Amino acid sequence: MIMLFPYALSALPETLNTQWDEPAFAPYRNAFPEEHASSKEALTAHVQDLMSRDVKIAYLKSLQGYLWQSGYASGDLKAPLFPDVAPAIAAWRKSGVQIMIYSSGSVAAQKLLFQHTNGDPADLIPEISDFFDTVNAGPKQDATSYAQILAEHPDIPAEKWLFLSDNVNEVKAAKEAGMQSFVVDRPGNAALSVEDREKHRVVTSFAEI
Ligand SMILES: CSCCC(=O)C(=O)COP(=O)(O)O
Repeated sequence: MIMLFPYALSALPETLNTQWDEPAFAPYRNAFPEEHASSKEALTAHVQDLMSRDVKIAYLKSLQGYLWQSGYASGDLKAPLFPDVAPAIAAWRKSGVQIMIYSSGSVAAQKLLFQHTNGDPADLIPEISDFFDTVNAGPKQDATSYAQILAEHPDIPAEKWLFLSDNVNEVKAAKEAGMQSFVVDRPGNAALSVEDREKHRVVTSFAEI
């Protein structure tokens, strides 16, 4: 299985060599700070540095989405979902629950991901009613971002929302804005402290919700 971040890094050199001066690539290149967009080498070094530190900055997330497009289109990339995710989404939708995504990945990248999952059906876009990222909502560890999402859906009271995340700081921020929020503890995630487990509900599968 090809992973998203390595795919983006592997697609970068050819994209830069073939599209550096193309108008279609200009918005992605021009979004980078000038000193990093001055040459292919500078941009490559900056992207490698940001990705090695998993920096969730909008101009990187936008470029990643662009780089993933060809992988999804060719079938080389598929978004791997935990086996409990698609059945839970189907059950929640059946009972009238709205599903929305809030990720540091750009909205364009989110849409590609949920359109090309390893599930059956692979395309989960019809199940999802809205998408938020750091541009249209804000940073995921800021309570104001969750307030912004709530403001976009004034018909749904804050306490009716359930925000799921593997990041305790995001869970704290969502709760501060009045949402319910659980930590989803998946294999490979950062270890949770005893205090985190006391303060927040922790689930290991969507089937527990
Ligand atoms: C949905 S696009 C791929 C995920 C991504 O780029 C990312 O940074 C994940 O961030 P999240 O806030 O969803 O943990």
